[in-house]
Amino acid sequence: MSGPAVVLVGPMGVGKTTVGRILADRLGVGFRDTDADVVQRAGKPVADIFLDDGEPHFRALEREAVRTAVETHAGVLALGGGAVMAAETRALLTGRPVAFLEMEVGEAVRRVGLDAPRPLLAINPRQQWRTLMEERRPLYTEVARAVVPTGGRTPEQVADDIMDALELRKA
Ligand SMILES: Nc1ncnc2c1ncn2[C@@H]1O[C@H](COP(=O)(O)OP(=O)(O)O)[C@@H](O)[C@H]1O
Ligand SMILES: O=C(O)C1=C[C@@H](OP(=O)(O)O)[C@@H](O)[C@H](O)C1
Ligand SMILES: [Mg+2]
Repeated sequence: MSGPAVVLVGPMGVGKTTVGRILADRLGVGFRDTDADVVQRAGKPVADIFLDDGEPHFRALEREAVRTAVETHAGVLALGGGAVMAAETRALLTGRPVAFLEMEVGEAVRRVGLDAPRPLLAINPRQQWRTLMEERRPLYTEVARAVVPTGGRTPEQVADDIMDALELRKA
């Protein structure tokens, strides 16, 4: 199956973007992030899309960005944390090298806190994060070929763990 060498999924702040860049470097391939594609397409930051146009519009742009990237990008692909909520997106990920990056709520709040670019965590981040994870954990698990814990690991170590878990060194 052609398509991305690795797809990273998982909650906001787990390190998909940070680790994805490192992993792409190690593998000598390109890096792509669906959030960046959506921002470019909309011509404004994620928080402004949510505010001006609403979450459903953001999700529509995100579904399209994921479809295009899965079809055309051969390197490392990081998805936005909520992309797996779309059944269409989960179907596109079937049979692909998908890694679910995991962490605990305390770590999540330390990493992203009240980060303005993540509008879904703007109010009561700890409770919001828990609620989102309850909804999404089964979806991350459903699409994942490998589950990679990130707590207490540096982004470089996580990149290594993904390569081991997906057996990318042998590829
Ligand atoms: N393994 C890690 N340990 C500590 N901090 C991390 C780790 N991975 C990412 N971070 C930090 O957490 C924040 C969110 O990372 P980011 O890559 O934007 O996550 P995501 O794309 O999954 O939302 C950034 O400030 C980043 O530097
Ligand atoms: O989990 C989510 O619903 C979201 C995650 C964000 O991406 P990251 O997971 O890269 O932070 C971004 O797509 C948007 O703020 C919504
Ligand atoms: Mg990201």
